[in-house]
Amino acid sequence: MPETSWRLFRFALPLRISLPSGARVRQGWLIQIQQAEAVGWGEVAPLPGFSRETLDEAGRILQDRLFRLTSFPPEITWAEWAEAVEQSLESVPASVRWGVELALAQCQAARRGKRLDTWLAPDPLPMVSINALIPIDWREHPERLQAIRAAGYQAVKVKVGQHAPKEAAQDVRLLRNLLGPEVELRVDANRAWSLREALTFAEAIADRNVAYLEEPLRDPAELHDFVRRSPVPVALDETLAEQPDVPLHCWEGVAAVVLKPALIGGLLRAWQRAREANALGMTVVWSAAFETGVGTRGLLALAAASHSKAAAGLDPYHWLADDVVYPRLALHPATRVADALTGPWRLNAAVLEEVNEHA
Ligand SMILES: O=C(O)CCC(=O)C1=CC=C[C@@H](O)[C@@H]1C(=O)O
Ligand SMILES: [Mg+2]
Repeated sequence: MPETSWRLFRFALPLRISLPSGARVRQGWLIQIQQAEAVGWGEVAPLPGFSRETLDEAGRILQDRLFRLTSFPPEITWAEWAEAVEQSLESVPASVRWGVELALAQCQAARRGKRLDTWLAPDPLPMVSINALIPIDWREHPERLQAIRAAGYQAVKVKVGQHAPKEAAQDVRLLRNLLGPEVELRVDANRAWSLREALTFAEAIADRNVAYLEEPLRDPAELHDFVRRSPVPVALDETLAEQPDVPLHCWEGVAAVVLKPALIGGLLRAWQRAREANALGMTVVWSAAFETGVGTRGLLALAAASHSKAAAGLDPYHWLADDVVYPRLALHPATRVADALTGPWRLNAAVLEEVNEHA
């Protein structure tokens, strides 16, 4: 069994655009795990306002778990590996599972001479498309919308929950006109509205060809009712983090699931969700919780391996003004996976503080 060694860093990255919480710095923990010659990277960065665990709590649990890491024989199958890792990380918060599982999975893939995507699937997609996330203040910054259009994104997502339903519907109608009929338009209300408000909104945009509406309801107990009555397809996001054990077949009529491994229980849980959704014919949308290049590359690998043709929500990466490793990830509206996942990378010492080393 090869020795496992690891390094742990704390990072703080400046942002170009504020997080939903208003923060202008993205903070988290970067881990590097080495087993034999193989190296894996992961990040643990709870998202304020969305994660249940804080940065310090996650850091404490992470350090404790790093000291207990085991390595697995390189010849074991993905299923055997997944079961062992799952057990070893039981009851660990989502962001910690995401980071540790990602680093371990990359190590295991590398020991078999593969990348994460090619280890997860024999025939991953070579290209993954990305949707642009429109900043909340797009009306005051038309140049940002202009830049999204000029870059050639085929799918965009806009937040609407900060407005009353009628005003939000006006926004969506205006955006549809500005974007033209071809671009896929997704909307996200982040649980802002009552059932009545959400239905008012959905009816007002029903003829605008919106791909889906994410999480409209303040009271998630009414979501089944909304799904039955809404003229616009519905996607789950927060619900998946809140109800990790409810099988997706209980959500009949839901069109899409937005999978954020950092919030819904880690890489393995998210991978299971993707398989479940594929089997039910629900659209799988991989999405970021404002990860650095390390986590975003992990998401790209998962999107490719799950064969999801839906544009992945990885645009938050562009909101970071710097990254934990260089070279920076080059994300395009259609990104070639092999280019994005092929290193080598070097640490960006300017944004990292080494916390602990164990060899
Ligand atoms: O899904 C995307 O296109 C990008 C990610 C994204 O929109 C979000 C990430 C994390 C928290 C929220 O701000 C938001 C969401 O609710 O989906
Ligand atoms: Mg959402």
